[in-house]
Amino acid sequence: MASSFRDLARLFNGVSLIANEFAKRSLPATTDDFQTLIKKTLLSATDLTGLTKGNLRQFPNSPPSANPTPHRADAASSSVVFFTDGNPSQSESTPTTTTTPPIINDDGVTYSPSDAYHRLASDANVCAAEEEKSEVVTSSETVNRGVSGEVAPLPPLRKRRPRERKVPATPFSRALGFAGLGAGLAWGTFQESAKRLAFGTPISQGNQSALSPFLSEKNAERLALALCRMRGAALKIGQMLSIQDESLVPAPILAALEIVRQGADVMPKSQLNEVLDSELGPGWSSKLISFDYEPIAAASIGQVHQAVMKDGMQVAMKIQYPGVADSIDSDIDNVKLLLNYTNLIPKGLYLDRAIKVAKEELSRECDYRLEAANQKRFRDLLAGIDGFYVPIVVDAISSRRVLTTELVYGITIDKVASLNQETRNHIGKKLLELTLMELFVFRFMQTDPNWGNFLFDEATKTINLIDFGAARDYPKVFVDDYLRMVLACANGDSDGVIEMSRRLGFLSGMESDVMLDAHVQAGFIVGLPFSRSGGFDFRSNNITQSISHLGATMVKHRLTPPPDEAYSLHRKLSGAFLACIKIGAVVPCRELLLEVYKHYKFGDVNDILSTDSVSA
Ligand SMILES: Nc1ncnc2c1ncn2[C@@H]1O[C@H](COP(=O)(O)OP(=O)(O)OP(=O)(O)O)[C@@H](O)[C@H]1O
Repeated sequence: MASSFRDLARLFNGVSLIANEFAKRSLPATTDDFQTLIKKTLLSATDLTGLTKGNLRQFPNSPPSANPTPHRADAASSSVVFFTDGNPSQSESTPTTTTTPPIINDDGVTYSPSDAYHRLASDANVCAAEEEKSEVVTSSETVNRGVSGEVAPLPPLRKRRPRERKVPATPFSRALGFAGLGAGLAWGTFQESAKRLAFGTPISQGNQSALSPFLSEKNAERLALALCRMRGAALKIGQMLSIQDESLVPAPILAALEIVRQGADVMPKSQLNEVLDSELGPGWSSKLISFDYEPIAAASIGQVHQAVMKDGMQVAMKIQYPGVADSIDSDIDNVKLLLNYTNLIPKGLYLDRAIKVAKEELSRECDYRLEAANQKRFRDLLAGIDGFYVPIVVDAISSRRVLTTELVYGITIDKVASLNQETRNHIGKKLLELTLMELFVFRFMQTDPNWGNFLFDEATKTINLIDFGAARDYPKVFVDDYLRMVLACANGDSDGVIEMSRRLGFLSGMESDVMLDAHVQAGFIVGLPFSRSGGFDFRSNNITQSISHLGATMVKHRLTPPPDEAYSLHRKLSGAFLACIKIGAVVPCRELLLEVYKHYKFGDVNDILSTDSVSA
């Protein structure tokens, strides 16, 4: 009980700190236009704390990001605008004059109800308005997410109705959003604590977050919905957490985080046009035949629209939400403030170091010119390699905040569980082959393992690869020793694991025996898929669960944070393993590793290594 109150006190402290920060940021604005400020404050506060729900979007099928079926560029789709010499043609769906009174949405944007894009107040939406009371709906559909590959009834999948909400684009409105979130979480924690006081604490799964009243199911949902409204760096972090395994993150929390993986809120047309005009110039449409205002995906830092170019090429235009690039630092600082005051983060996680790396990575991701360069580089590297395709970058319609690429199709990795075992084995093998190739052959890796970034085209058995915002080079010396470490892990060579871990900076050399033992055991578990020939069955071993038990010891006894290279690399490697677990693949991992090793040229061949299994 005392600890619950301590948690609460910390949380309230955190909220007041954020409020303080927010007050500091809002000061210059107060002198400008007090009235506008008050109006905006009220709008943002009510919207971001979830008191208003934004506008419910009407999608013809499922939410846009569930599965990219970006083939709606037909005249029947009312959201498609056709251009004639750069001007919208008669058939497009711009707002028309109407006698119906205009509607003002939660963002303060006025629009006509006859505007097809904003058909939110129409009669058909009466029932939607009723459903609007609940932002998250529970789907009763049976989904196959198990590792066994069999279709099994699971707890109902929680889906979020796509909403249209203006992106909070100023530091002021974003800080306000975090303050609102903090207050909401504090209230949720209070409610959960009171519930536990009355009915007792639910049985924990031996997991810290399950024990905390802060991360109750309700609070997790509150957090997920706020992230979808805020978008930007905070949402990206939520999405990274959402691809964890059930054994690491408690199932109810994971279910709530699934919401953030389904996609963010959609920005209104007016805000979208502002970004397009300022990035590409007002004549941007002259290069297009058509543009679909209904996004095919609303991701963390931008939303993606389908368009057709003058030469007939179908393209995906990723358009960045305004303000997210400039608020990475403050967003992450605010998330950190919230986390600090929940007391959920153990010291050994070296959160500050992880945050520094995350800020650098996200800043790079917000520059789409870098992403375009990464994508072209991968296109060259993978040209001629069977089973992969990287779409073309269209420079003429790209900028720092808009990226246009050839449209590709396919099933996202998390949806391939319904395909037959042979196909799933093929996909698992290709994913691991790609991961090993990126690290040990190209020394250049796309480090965002989001399942939506791999689109499997069943007809051609090709994996279409998208999203190269997070990609980095790895130094040769690092990769040399990393390969030796992987081999030592695969061969059960504890001396090799320790030696390589010291050289790579995972260990300081002063660790206790408890720590060394946990570290080596964790290495062996990760090395398990590579330990035996003949195919590793990812359905039969719960690698992530075994690691999580050791993780607690390592976090407690760790003396040094992992090297900077490790954050993105381990995210990618665990993403590849999790994908194989998710689809239940059997993959000849050892054969793939030995094939890479056979052709690998170590840079420091004269280096004396003390153990056999890691020598060149
Ligand atoms: N070339 C393309 N062809 C088809 N669909 C695409 C293409 N590019 C993007 N998409 C769709 O848009 C979604 C988001 O794109 P992308 O992953 O590049 O954005 P992001 O901002 O990096 O997303 P996130 O932060 O969620 O990783 C993809 O998951 C996919 O559904």
